[in-house]
Amino acid sequence: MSLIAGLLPFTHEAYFDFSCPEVAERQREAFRYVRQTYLGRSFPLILGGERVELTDTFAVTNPAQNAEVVWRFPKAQREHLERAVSAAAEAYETWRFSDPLQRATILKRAGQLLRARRMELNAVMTLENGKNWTEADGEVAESVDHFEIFAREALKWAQPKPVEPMPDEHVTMIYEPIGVVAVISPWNFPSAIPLGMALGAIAAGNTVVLKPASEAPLSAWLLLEILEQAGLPKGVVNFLTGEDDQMGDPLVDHPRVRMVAFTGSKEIGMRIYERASRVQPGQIWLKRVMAEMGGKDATVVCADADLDAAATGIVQAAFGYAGQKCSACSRAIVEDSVYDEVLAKVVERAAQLRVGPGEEAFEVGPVIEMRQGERLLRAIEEGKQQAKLVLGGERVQVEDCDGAFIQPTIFSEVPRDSRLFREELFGPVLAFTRARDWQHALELANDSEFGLTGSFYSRDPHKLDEARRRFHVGNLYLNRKCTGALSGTHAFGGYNLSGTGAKVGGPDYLFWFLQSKTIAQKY
Ligand SMILES: NC(=O)c1ccc[n+]([C@@H]2O[C@H](COP(=O)([O-])OP(=O)(O)OC[C@H]3O[C@@H](n4cnc5c(N)ncnc54)[C@H](O)[C@@H]3O)[C@@H](O)[C@H]2O)c1
Ligand SMILES: N[C@@H](CCC=O)C(=O)O
Repeated sequence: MSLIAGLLPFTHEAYFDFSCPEVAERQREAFRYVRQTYLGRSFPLILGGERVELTDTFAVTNPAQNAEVVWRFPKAQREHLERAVSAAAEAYETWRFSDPLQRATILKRAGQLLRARRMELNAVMTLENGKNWTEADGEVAESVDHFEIFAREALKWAQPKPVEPMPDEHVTMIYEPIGVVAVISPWNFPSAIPLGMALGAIAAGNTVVLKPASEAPLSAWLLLEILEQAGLPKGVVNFLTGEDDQMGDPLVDHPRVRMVAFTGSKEIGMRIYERASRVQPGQIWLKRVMAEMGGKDATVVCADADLDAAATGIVQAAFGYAGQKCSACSRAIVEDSVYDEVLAKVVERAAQLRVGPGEEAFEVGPVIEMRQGERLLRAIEEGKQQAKLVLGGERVQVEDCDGAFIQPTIFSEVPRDSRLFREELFGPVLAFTRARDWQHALELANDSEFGLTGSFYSRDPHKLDEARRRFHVGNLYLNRKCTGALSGTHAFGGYNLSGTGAKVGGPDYLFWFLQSKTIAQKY
């Protein structure tokens, strides 16, 4: 009997309605709790289930208040990396044979535990990566969904695939895990992204060494705590933090690592892809690499589209979390005949966004750190030589905050050969480009080394069909914004240099973490 037959239909975790005063008060209370409980604390590594404290630590700071150290994490050394990989390799010998139903049970239980702590994790995320309440809540809700979706996937992939029968043999094709997976994640989705990659690995029966981004490690640390409370055996996920030169290349190069699951920048993803291709002394496999990277995502607006809906979608996707999403709309490509009208609508909406700390639920929060703020301001200055600045472009001094707050910024008449059009800037900067007609708009949208998300607005079924066929992205959204993929529904991952095309939250994702074995037994 199929193991998945007994499951209730899946439903996505509902978001909190912060417009309700009681709900908002509970979120404020969660901030007070997190500040009281975690502020100033030093968190340990987790190696083979053991908490390992180090005196050498680094500070995690609040992006809204750079002077505020919220918590600290250890600077692990090579010996800790060795311990993490050994613990994962040892745990693999048991976990690989664990019953998928038991794996699924642990994940489902962890989902319930996270559900009860959602507001706490929202507050942690805001304090370490600057998301506002709604953005943090969206991501923590996605993490709850991941637990449920990956539990289901564990059961689904436990079933053998049918093959053509033989008269004198019993033949099956089954799926087996592959080994120790190094999971390396970015700061901008510090919960759902490390969790998605780690759950992909463990749901399939692998074990993990998790190295989160140093800017925001507590969101992932707490998920591991939750997984342990749900019954995850020691060593199945090991947690390492530290400097990139100690924890980056050495982890990728390690001969006992079977796979690297990475999400982050194109530069680091390409470096990992190349390094992992070298077979190290003692290594007896070719490493598998999943590298999900950046985007330069476009929204195309056709003349026949609902222009108000398009303008709203563009603003949400360009300036949500200050544009710091791989899926963010950073290019609006609009048909000439409605270009000025759409630009005016977008500028009007964007100008109303309030800039300030995520903890106080402002719409546009700080960028992750001062250096990134300075990088953005330089790109904006350069952009002024290539295009017309129509909104923003400056740093905002927010009262009592020293973080890097950048105004929602819009350039118009951005040429296709400019940096504004081509480079992922990863901030609240939107480039408007004029297209002769809708076909030209599609051509411009596809003129990118990336291919992650894209939106296309039109009322014409023929144009929508053409967009389905020709818009070269992994996640295409028709008549809606290009951010906000939901686990289990919008399998997420891109084309071209946006990555290896693994689609997290989708029906094929677990296959990345599995190998198939054919077994033929003569009767
Ligand atoms: N495609 C996606 O699904 C997706 C999702 C989120 C973010 N992103 C991308 O991530 C980027 C932002 O995140 P970031 O700034 O944290 O990215 P990053 O590449 O700088 O860092 C990502 C991770 O790699 C680690 N790292 C650094 N050097 C390393 C090395 N030599 N070897 C191994 N690991 C190393 C970092 O410590 C971090 O944990 C953006 O480009 C964004 O588009 C992509
Ligand atoms: N999955 C997220 C983006 C993650 C990248 O930063 C979205 O769909 O908006």
